This record gives sequence, C-alpha cells and structure tokens, in this order.
Amino acid sequence: MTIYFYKVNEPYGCFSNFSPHGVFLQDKHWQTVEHYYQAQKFVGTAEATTIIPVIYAVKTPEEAAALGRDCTRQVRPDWEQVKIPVMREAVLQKFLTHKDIQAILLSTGDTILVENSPTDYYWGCGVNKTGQNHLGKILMSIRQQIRSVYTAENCC
Ligand SMILES: Nc1c(N[C@@H]2O[C@H](COP(=O)(O)O)[C@@H](O)[C@H]2O)[nH]c(=O)[nH]c1=O
Repeated sequence: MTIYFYKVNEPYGCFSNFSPHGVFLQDKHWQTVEHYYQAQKFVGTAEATTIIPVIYAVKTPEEAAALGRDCTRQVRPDWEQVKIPVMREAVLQKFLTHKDIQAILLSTGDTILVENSPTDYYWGCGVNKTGQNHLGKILMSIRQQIRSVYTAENCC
C-alpha cells in the first residue's frame, strides 16, 4: 500500500513541509519546516544577514519557498551536499515536537509514503510518479527511528 500526500488540507497533509507545525532549531522557532529549509540555503552566503530574517518572518510557507527558490540569489556552495541532512533534521524535529502528528506517522505502519508533487521529482514523485521521493524516504526513515526508540524503551 502507498499513502500519497501533498497539500496541507488533504489527507495526511501533516506530512507536508508546509503544514503549520513549528520547529525549534538553531535557537529559533521556525513557523514551518519549509521556512527553516528555505532559509538554510543561504547560511554563510553574502546575503545571509538580509535574506534569512526575511524568510524567517514571512507569514506563509509559500512565501518562504518563493524566496528560497528565487534564482537571482546564490545559494550556499555546499547546498547539494547538505540539503538532505538539513531536511531530515527539520522533519525529525517536527515529528518529535508534535505528538499528535507523530501518532499519525506511526499509525501508517510500513506503508510507503510518497510526496505526490506534480512538479517536484526530487523531494516528491512528480507527475508520472517516477521521481526520487526524498521527502517520503525521510519520513519513512524517521518513522522507523521513532519506532525503534519506543521499542527500546519498552524492552526488558
Ligand atoms: N508541499 C509542497 C511543496 N513541496 C515542498 O517544496 C520543497 C522543495 O523546495 P525546493 O528544494 O526549493 O524546490 C520541499 O519542502 C517539498 O517537500 N511545494 C509546493 O510548492 N507546494 C506544496 O504544497
């Protein structure tokens, strides 16, 4: 079985990085995982001190994503190497912080999770479902990580 998710207001919308679940990372409370993820693109760059506070403060994850995807700005040179660990850390923090959605994640058992983005073949599966689905893979790996902590705690 496979669970497809994408839009926040659709089934399993809490798995989207745009869901309204804040994360506390790097001494700050970020409104969504998307705000944090997009801001990390500019850490250490010449524009960091101007763009990161703007991304931090915008009201919606859509605005944060638009700022982070603006090709006129240069992202940090190591972004391709760090973006998966950056995303994983933020998504893990989200599901450790918010126990209600942690329960939803655990309730999916071993079902395959796929971000059903029609346009994103990296984080999602893309319109023809052949994409790499890195967000779904991160969610499944975090589900396993949280489950093994519970198993260890309840053991012996
Ligand atoms: N959920 C969701 C999206 N998907 C998210 O977009 C992010 C990828 O950003 P980038 O690496 O900058 O292309 C990543 O968090 C992915 O999960 N995109 C959207 O436009 N709308 C949405 O509702």
